[in-house]
Amino acid sequence: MKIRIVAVGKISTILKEAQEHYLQKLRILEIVEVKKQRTKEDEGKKLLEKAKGYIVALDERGREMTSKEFASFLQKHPFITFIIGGADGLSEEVREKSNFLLSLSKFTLQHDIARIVLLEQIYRADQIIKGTPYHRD
Ligand SMILES: C[S@@+](CC[C@H](N)C(=O)[O-])C[C@H]1O[C@@H](n2cnc3c(N)ncnc32)[C@H](O)[C@@H]1O
Repeated sequence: MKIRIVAVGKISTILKEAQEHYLQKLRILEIVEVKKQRTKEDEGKKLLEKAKGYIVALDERGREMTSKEFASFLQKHPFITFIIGGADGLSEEVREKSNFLLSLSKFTLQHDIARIVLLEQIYRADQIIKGTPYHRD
């Protein structure tokens, strides 16, 4: 299983440490950052250029799932790319070209916060797959 996160811009200083924490634990994961563009349509094209394999766009209007469902979902796809929109959100083209729209909750999250929530859920899913006590329910 290989996972790529494609996002707009560098993560803010206050969240960088959290990102590093999960990157060190998840060797199966890489983050590709594209430069902020003038419009979200241009940004969408740059994000899609970096997407590979099964494409999941993060969108509060997408489908929610439990952490266990997310773990099974990850296991089904050998290469998965998660796309996170910038401050203006995702273009229609990204929504149309993605295989799946995933919601992390009904809240609108700042895009760097969405990145950290996604990282923790990927780590949690990895622990569920490995059967460690990290996830208890
Ligand atoms: C600040 S939000 C964009 C809000 C924008 N007004 C919209 O309607 O899409 C930036 C990005 O963070 C991600 N995001 C924010 N909240 C989310 C949520 N609840 N579930 C999934 N992704 C979310 C999405 O990729 C979104 O494009």
